[in-house]
Amino acid sequence: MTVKDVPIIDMSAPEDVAAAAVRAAAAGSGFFYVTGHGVSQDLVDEAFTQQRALFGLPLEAKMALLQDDNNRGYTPFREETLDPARQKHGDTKEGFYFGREVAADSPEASKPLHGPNQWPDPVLLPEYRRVTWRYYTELNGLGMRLLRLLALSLGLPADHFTPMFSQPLVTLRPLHYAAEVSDPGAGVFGAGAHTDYGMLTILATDDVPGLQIWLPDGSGCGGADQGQGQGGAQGGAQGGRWHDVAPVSGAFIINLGDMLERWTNGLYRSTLHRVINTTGRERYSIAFFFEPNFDTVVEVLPACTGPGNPPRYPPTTSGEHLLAKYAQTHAGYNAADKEQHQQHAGVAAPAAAGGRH
Ligand SMILES: O=C(O)CCC(=O)C(=O)O
Ligand SMILES: [Fe+2]
Repeated sequence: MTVKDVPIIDMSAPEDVAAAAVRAAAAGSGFFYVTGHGVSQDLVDEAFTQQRALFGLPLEAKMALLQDDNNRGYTPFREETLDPARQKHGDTKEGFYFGREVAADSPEASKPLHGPNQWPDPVLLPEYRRVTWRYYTELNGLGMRLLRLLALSLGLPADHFTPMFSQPLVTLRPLHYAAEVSDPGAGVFGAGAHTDYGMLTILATDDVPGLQIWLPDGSGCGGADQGQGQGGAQGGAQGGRWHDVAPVSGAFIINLGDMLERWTNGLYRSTLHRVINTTGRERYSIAFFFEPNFDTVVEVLPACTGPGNPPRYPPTTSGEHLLAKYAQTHAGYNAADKEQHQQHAGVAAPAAAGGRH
C-alpha cells in the first residue's frame, strides 16, 4: 500500500480541490483521512475520556443499557460477529450504540431504528451525555460537509445528498477492544472482516493500531479506475492482502459503505476491513455511521450507468438495507420483533436473517 491508497485530504482546501481528491480515494481504496475538518481536538479528546469512563463502569451498569430494538444501547464482548464464516466466536470488543434522539412519543418513533437513546446514569457519569452529544453534533456537521464533497466528486450539485439527510439514520458507536491478542488463523478477531453498511463512516481511533483494509494486488488503488468492486470482498480471497491503516493524530479516517457503492454502481468502494489486536493493548475507537433518512431510495445514479455499464444493484431503501445487515451480524438482534415493527410502519420486511447466531 502506498500513501496514495489512503491519502490525507485537507478539507480546508477549496471544495473542488478536495472533491477531486475524494474522487480518487473513493474510487481507489475507499478509505481516506481528513484534516482541516473543523472539529476541535479538545472535543475529540474529551469524547475519548468519556468513552473510557463509560466502558469502565461495572458490567451490571452496562448490561442495564443492553441494546434495544431500535439499535440503541450496549453490545457486550463477543455479541457481534462481523464475519461469521471465519470467526470462532464474536468480536473481542464491546460497544454502545447511540442514534439521533427521537422522543418515544413522537410519530417517528414508530419506525424501526428510531427512538430515545439509552444514556448512562448521570450520577455515575455526569459529563457523559453533554460531551458525547456535542461530539455527535459536530460530527453530524462534518458528515454534511463530506456529503457536499462526495456530490461534487460525482459531478452532481453540491447539495444533491443534503435533503436525504434531513432525518438521518446516524449511529455513534464508541468501541472498546479487549487486550486479548487476535489470532486470525484460529478465528479470533477484534472485529471480523466486514464492509460498512451505509453511506459513510467517520472513525476516530486512539493511538493503538489495529485497523486493516483488504486491497487487491496491483489494484491500481489511488486512481479513478473503472470500479470493479472489491475483488477480495470475500476476505482471504486470492490476489490481495491486508494493509494497516495507522492512526494519524488529529485526522479522522473516512470510509465509504455499501449504500454509496450501490449508488455509484461500484465506482466508489465499500472496502473490506477488520480490526486485529497485535499489541496486547486495549484499544478505543469511536465510529460515526452517517446514513440517509430511513425512506430514502438508494438507486444507481444515472451518471454512474451507461451503455455497457447497466445497473448492478436493484433499488432499495436506506432502512431496508440497514435492517437486513444488522440481522446478519448481531446475536442480540430480534428480527421477529423488527419485522412486526416494520409491518406496523408499512415498510417492506428485511431479508431473512442469514448468518445469525
Ligand atoms: O475500530 C475500528 O478501528 C473500526 C471499527 C469498524 O470498522 C466498525 O465499527 O465498523
Ligand atoms: Fe467498519
